[in-house]
Amino acid sequence: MSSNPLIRIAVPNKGSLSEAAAQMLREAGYAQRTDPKELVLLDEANGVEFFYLRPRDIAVYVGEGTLDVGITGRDMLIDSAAHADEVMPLGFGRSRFRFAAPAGSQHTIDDLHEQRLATSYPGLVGGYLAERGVHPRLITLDGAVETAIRLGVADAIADVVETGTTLRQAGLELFGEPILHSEAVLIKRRDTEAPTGLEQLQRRLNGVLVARNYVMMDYDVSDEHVDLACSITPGLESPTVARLAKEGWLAVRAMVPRTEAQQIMDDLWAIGARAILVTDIAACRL
Ligand SMILES: Nc1ncnc2c1ncn2[C@@H]1O[C@H](COP(=O)(O)OP(=O)(O)OP(=O)(O)O)[C@@H](O)[C@H]1O
Ligand SMILES: O=P(O)(O)OC[C@H]1O[C@H](OP(=O)(O)OP(=O)(O)O)[C@H](O)[C@@H]1O
Ligand SMILES: [Mg+2]
Repeated sequence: MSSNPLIRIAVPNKGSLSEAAAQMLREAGYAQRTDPKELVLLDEANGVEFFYLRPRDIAVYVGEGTLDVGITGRDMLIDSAAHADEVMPLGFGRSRFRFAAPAGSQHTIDDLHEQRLATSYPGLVGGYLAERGVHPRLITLDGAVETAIRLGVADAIADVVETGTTLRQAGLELFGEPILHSEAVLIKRRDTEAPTGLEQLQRRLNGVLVARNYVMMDYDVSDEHVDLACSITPGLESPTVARLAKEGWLAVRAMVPRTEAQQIMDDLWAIGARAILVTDIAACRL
C-alpha cells in the first residue's frame, strides 16, 4: 500500500468529452482504460484511481465528496447546481449554449415568457432566464432537443451548439445572446481543502495544455536586431539568448503560441533573422 491516499478522479465514460478526456490524461502520463466497458481503473504508479461515469453525474459525485475531482462540461457543472467548483479549463469540448427557434420566427428572449422551452439543461437555462425575469414553461428532454419543435412539444429550445449543423438541419436559427461558453473543466468540491495530489494533477494537465498550445522557436539574429527580435518573441518569461561562434550574431530560443508561429517566422525573417526552426514540445512543467 502506498502511504499517500489515492486521488479519485471522475472521467466521462461516453459522449463528446470521453475520448478527449482520456487522451489528455494519457498525454499527462496516466494509465487509461483500454476497454470502454471498464468502470474503474487503478493507476497505482501515479497514485490515482479513475472512475468512468456519465458526464452529467460527475459534478454530483464530486459535489457530494464521493470522488475528489472530475472532468465534465462547464454547462453540466452549472446545470447540476452541485457543491463543486471549476479548478481549471481543459481546452477541449468547446461549445456555446444557445437559444434557437424556427427560422424566420424572429424570437427574442422576452417572447419566451410562458412559452414552451425544451432543453436538457433546465437548471442552467431556468437560472439564466429567471435572473432576467423571464419564466418559460421548461420542457426537460434527455437529448435530440432540436427535434422537439417539429414534433410540437416546444416553441423554442436551448441547447449545446458546436458547428450549428444540427440546428440548421432542424430548420432552426439562433436568437438572443449566448447563455454560456462551455468547455471541459476540471472540478473539485466547494469549500474543502484541495485533495492530496490535486496540485500534481493540475501541473501535469497544464503541461499538456502548454505542449499543445505552444511550440519552441529557435533562430539566429544579429546583435543589432536582437532587441527587436526579442520583442517579437518575448517567450513566457524571457527568451534565452546565447552567443554564436560567428562574431556579431546571437542564437535566440523562445516559446511562441502555435497558431502564431508562421506569422512570427515571417516577422523575424523580415528583420534579418535566419535559421528559424520550430519544434514541438513533447511535455513540460512551467
Ligand atoms: N457537439 C459538441 N461539441 C462540443 N461539446 C459538446 C458537444 N456536444 C456535447 N458537448 C459537451 O459535452 C458535454 C457532455 O455532453 P454529451 O452530449 O457528450 O453528453 P450526453 O448528452 O450525456 O451524452 P450523449 O449525447 O452521448 O448521450 C457537455 O458539457 C456538452 O457541452
Ligand atoms: O452544433 P453541432 O456541431 O451540430 O453540435 C451540437 C449537437 O451536439 C450535441 O448532440 P449529441 O450528439 O450529444 O446528441 P444529444 O443532443 O442527444 O445529446 C448537442 O446536444 C447538439 O445537438
Ligand atoms: Mg449529448
